[in-house]
Amino acid sequence: DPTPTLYERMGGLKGVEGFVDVLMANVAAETEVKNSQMLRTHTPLLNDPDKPARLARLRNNFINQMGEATGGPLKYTGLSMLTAHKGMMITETEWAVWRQAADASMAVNKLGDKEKAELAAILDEMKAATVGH
Ligand code: HEM
Repeated sequence: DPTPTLYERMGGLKGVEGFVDVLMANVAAETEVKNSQMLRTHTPLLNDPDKPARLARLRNNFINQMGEATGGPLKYTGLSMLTAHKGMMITETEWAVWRQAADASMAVNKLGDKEKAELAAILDEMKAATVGH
């Protein structure tokens, strides 16, 4: 039998949606705390009068991106990671806090150790295009 894809082992679309939704909730919660590390990068989004539409677009893009990267049938049609984060000058600290939010989502969604490691590797591969531009 071929090894099931990470997408399948995460529980398919529902699994990817669960990961993305908890991660986005964690990021939203972080931006509400005192001395938030991620508030700086997220202020333009949070202040947009059309924030609901913008959040919906981000969620949709993020689900498609993760659904494709984990070997599922989804297709990402959003911006490249470099273009999406250009001008934000995301710092190492902001990256680390975002990654903690991702790890926390993997735990809440009860991913296995192997699945956690594979998903973490997918995210970490995108770091160079995301941080410091
Ligand atoms: C591997 C890590 C990351 C992934 C996979 C990721 C994914 C994405 C995606 C798919 C988009 C939307 C692109 C589009 O509209 O076409 C986006 C936008 C964005 N990302 Fe990231 N991101 C990552 C890391 C970060 C980090 C570390 C921060 C800040 C701490 C951040 C902040 C943002 C912001 C503020 C936007 C813009 C949302 C908007 O303009 O509506 N991202 N990201």
